[in-house]
Amino acid sequence: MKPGEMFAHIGSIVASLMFVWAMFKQFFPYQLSNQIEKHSQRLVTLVYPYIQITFHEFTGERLMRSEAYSAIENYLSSKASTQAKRLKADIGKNNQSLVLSMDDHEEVADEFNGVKLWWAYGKHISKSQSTISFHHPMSDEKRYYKLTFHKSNRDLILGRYLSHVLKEGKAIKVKNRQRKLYTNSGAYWSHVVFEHPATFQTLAMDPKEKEMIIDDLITFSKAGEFYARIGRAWKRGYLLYGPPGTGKSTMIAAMANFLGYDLYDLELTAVKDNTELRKLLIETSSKSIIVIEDIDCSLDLTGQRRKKKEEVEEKDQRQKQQGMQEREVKSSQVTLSGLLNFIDGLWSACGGERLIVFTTNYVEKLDPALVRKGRMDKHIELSYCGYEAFKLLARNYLNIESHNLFGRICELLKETKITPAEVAEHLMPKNAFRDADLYLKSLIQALELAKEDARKSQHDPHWTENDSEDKATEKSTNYTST
Ligand SMILES: Nc1ncnc2c1ncn2[C@@H]1O[C@H](COP(=O)(O)OP(=O)(O)OP(=O)(O)O)[C@@H](O)[C@H]1O
Repeated sequence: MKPGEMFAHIGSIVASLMFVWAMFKQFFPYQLSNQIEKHSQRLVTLVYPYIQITFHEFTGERLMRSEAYSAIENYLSSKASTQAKRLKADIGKNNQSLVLSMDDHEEVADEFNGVKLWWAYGKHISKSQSTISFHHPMSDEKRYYKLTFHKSNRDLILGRYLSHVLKEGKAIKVKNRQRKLYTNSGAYWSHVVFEHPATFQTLAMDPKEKEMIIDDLITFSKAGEFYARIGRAWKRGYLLYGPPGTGKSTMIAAMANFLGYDLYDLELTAVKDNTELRKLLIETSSKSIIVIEDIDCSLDLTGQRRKKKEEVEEKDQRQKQQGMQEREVKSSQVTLSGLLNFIDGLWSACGGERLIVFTTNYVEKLDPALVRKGRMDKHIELSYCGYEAFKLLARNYLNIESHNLFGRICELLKETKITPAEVAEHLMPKNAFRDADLYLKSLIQALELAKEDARKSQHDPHWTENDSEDKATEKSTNYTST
């Protein structure tokens, strides 16, 4: 017999004795019955020195699912899979893994600070069929977890152990939940399931820099108590900058996957004004990353500051004359100060951990007020592909650690600017034959071509200026037209 079962057995014997005593108590003189009660209590604690706590699945008048119950369920799931002989299995909310839990009347042991305790899972079947719960289809089944521990450990278990169980259980729940990608149309969020496969392992960048970012994220995600102690909102701002195709969006997806956060992709050009912006941001949930991509294109936040009202009106007028609908030409009235007010002030009122990430291809064009240190806590540059980043891409795309063409590629990468996206394009399998030679040679060709272009542009600086300007305009037009 397992310890929990044994103690439950003793418990029911003691309960029966108490019942018999209650019946016969009236036949004893008061003084005597008082003495008997006192000593029997001592005896009970001697015979059964264990305490039991029951956590029911549904609580309160409205039979809401108990948060403690679901945290315990998550907490025990890993212990159940290693200890219990009878398990129940279900598909997790992330649709990717099986979640195991104890079957009826199973028991698992746990240990905390050297103290042993037992968890049992059970259910009562209610005799009355009239109990109707709108929250649970099997309304007459009342499930519960029962915790048994020695009375000498009462303080430890009721204090530190239970809060450890709840904290761990909630963390497991967050990890296993189905994560969401929110996008806004106007002032409303809609969402789809977020299943981007990017991870820090697949992100090609300088390994030391990557390690620093991972450390920073870990520190942030564990710093809840610290932020509470210093009286600051649990938030962190990142500015990711670098040329197109260097992996800014990929890094954001990797961050979300690493932390297990939801993503809010905020399209600022679709937000009418600061009031709508505030509404959207307040609606974001804890454990999320709010992303504003291409901040330089989304708002007129550039070094030249906001365009004068007349200029905007003039532009709108021009567009109207060209036959466009008023709805289409209306510019967003979200202002830099509206955005900064939220980052600095209002956000502090929303509890929970949030990251806000801005991306830009042109960091030098941003208003200094936005990129000031303290406002954006971390500036991360994503740059052209270096040799280490290339090796990671080759490992991921071609499954090779080394090759005799690596030397040449290393040399060319030092002399040429090529984005990881372009490198990835050359390594992407084009047919069934994964001949590394072929892909690496195509990359070398592209690098040599880029080197030649760079050499030409050095002799003709005018050409470069026009070219980069064209690219910049193209980017900005693309963004506003979407
Ligand atoms: N550092 C990288 N590591 C791995 N893959 C990358 C990296 N950079 C780019 N890629 C690949 O190139 C594609 C485009 O990259 P991504 O959209 O992340 O770049 P970006 O910097 O956000 O570009 P943009 O500024 O145009 O939005 C990605 O789908 C990814 O496959």
